[in-house]
Amino acid sequence: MVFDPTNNPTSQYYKDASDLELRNFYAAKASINTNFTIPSIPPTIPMVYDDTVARFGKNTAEMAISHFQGVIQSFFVGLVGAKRILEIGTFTGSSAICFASALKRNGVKGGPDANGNKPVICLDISEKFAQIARDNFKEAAVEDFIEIIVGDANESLASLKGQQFDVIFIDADKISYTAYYDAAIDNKMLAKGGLFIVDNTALKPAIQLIDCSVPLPEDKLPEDGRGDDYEAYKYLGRPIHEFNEYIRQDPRCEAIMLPIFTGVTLLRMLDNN
Ligand SMILES: C[S@@+](CC[C@H](N)C(=O)[O-])C[C@H]1O[C@@H](n2cnc3c(N)ncnc32)[C@H](O)[C@@H]1O
Repeated sequence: MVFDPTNNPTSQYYKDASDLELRNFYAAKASINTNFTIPSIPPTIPMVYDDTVARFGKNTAEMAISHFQGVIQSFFVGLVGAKRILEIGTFTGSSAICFASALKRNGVKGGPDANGNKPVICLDISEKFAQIARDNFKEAAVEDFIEIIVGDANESLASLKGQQFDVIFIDADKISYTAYYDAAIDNKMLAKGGLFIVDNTALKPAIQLIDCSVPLPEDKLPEDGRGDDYEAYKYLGRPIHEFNEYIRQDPRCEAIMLPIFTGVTLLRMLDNN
């Protein structure tokens, strides 16, 4: 069930919702003060979602972060005092708009810096999504804060070598999560005190691999029979699980997975890395 913290639930919602759903709803309500008046979440965010649903349907629109996730991520941008953000996977722009607005609260000004770079750099492979995102940035009055590099993020990341970011948000194709993380670390792209936010790290196909001691099967679904979609497992579950295992064993970092939405991992580098 999708909950919308801008609307009050019906009595039917209360009747049908699980405790977890009700808790999510209550937490969202408690965190978003009346109707998006907190400065970090611009009022255009619900409109971006509605427009995305109208263009691509509800299933595809679900790729965007929810309003409440935008609030939470904005909080972390404030917490680390971020000045520059790298987003890998932008879609129609919801998360980028939240990031830009949170940077404004940190006192960051729009426009290119001395090196010609705007405060938020977004990477997306799709020119179609990028164009819609640019329009949404204008609508939210954050176009001076965000630039999009269109192309495979694996290549775009290499072109950004030498730049540093206080927050790196990984939310593109799941198969490349480990490669994105490695590229960012190898190129020293996370500034000291910075934070990785990694989305969808507990997607259902990854949870199928809950027993971390079982070797990952190459050609069959996990034997518990819970999986009904081998493609989802192979291209989402398996690479996400491998990423989770990779960072769990990485002595350079400290990471925690928050069991919210479809799993959000927060990761920081330890001091000597
Ligand atoms: C989950 S969506 C991002 C959602 C976005 N953060 C938001 O909140 O609206 C994933 C995006 O990653 C992009 N993508 C997929 N593969 C990619 C790749 N290899 N390089 C760059 N972007 C990619 C897709 O085009 C899609 O827009």
